[in-house]
Amino acid sequence: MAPISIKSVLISESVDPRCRAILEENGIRVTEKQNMKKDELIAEIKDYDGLVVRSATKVTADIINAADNLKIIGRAGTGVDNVDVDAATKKGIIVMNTPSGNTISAAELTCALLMSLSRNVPQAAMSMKQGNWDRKKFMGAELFGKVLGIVGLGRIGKEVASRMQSFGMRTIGYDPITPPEVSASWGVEQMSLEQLWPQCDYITVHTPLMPSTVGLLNDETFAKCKKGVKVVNCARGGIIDEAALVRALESGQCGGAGLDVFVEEPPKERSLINHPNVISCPHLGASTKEAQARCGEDIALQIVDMVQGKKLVGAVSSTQNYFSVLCYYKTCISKDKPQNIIQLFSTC
Ligand SMILES: NC(=O)C1=CN([C@@H]2O[C@H](COP(=O)(O)OP(=O)(O)OC[C@H]3O[C@@H](n4cnc5c(N)ncnc54)[C@H](O)[C@@H]3O)[C@@H](O)[C@H]2O)C=CC1
Ligand SMILES: O=C(O)C(=O)COP(=O)(O)O
Repeated sequence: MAPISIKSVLISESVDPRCRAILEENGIRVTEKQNMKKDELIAEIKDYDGLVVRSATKVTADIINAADNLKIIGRAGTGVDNVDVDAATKKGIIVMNTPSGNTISAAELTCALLMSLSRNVPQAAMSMKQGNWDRKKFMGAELFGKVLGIVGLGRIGKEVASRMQSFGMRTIGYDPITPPEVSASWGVEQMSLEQLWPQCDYITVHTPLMPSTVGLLNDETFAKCKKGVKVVNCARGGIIDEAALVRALESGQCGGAGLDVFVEEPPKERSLINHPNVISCPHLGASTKEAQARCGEDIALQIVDMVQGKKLVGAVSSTQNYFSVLCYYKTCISKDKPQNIIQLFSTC
């Protein structure tokens, strides 16, 4: 693989300091600038060969089109829905992520939300702070013996399954790519979504955000669920349709929701967050020391590998590292034939 010259990198979000240190140790000039407005980014992006982001920087086509020298967009994390991968690919810019660095953290937060939903922990804690001692109001239900539906059986879905099995939950799931025999080996019985919805006491979604996953849970699918089903979204806002979720909470069709992610972040629309049966976090799935250290280090090392002309190595398992792998190969090998990575993935 021919080395790629990367002399300057802009880090536009709070990324672990190891990222900067590794890049600088390898002779790359690093600028850290947070909370840049879109116009500012458009004006300055031409000065950089590389851009490192997390989820808050929206790397839109107009930013990419202004990026005359950009060779790489490094996502220190998993989801690349904030990057216009298609526009980047057309411009020959490699998009890389660090998909395994925050898996455990996102899985652990998902489990925390499932447990909090079952026992009303945040609401009870808030009530205590207000001086109350209300043991009746916060009566919960055991997770033991309940059915957890996991939609998206990739890295995080798998880790959630094993953790919740230890609480005695039955885990069922759906994934169009992960073979049923593979998920069965981790104790998850796969079935169609039609079969899955009516069986679940809890549903958690762990898919990327892409056209085929927008609104996976909507009015129609909520209606197919058990009355009182509880849902968790630690993946991306919009996989559970927010307006449909409000309606399902209002009618009691949904008994509670644990949300880490929102269509708009931070959300202006407050009806979900203010609902008494909703517990929420400000996109904290990857916000642990460990996950940030891994993601910051991984993205820097991947950039250095490219500068040194090394092949990209990483935790590549089947199609699940698809953004790193396919974007890398697409831009390096079939630069003349850019394809839409999301389409490619959703059809394979
Ligand atoms: N809240 C947070 O801070 C974090 C959120 N995430 C989100 O979690 C998502 C999942 O992450 P990983 O498990 O690492 O990704 P992954 O790529 O390992 O797994 C995603 C799985 O979803 C499956 N999938 C795709 N379309 C589907 C559909 N229509 N129905 C059911 N399954 C479908 C894929 O086949 C794949 O197995 C990321 O894309 C990201 O958006 C990831 C890390 C932290
Ligand atoms: O890695 C992901 O997909 C995440 O959602 C984590 O986002 P963050 O890096 O915390 O902005």
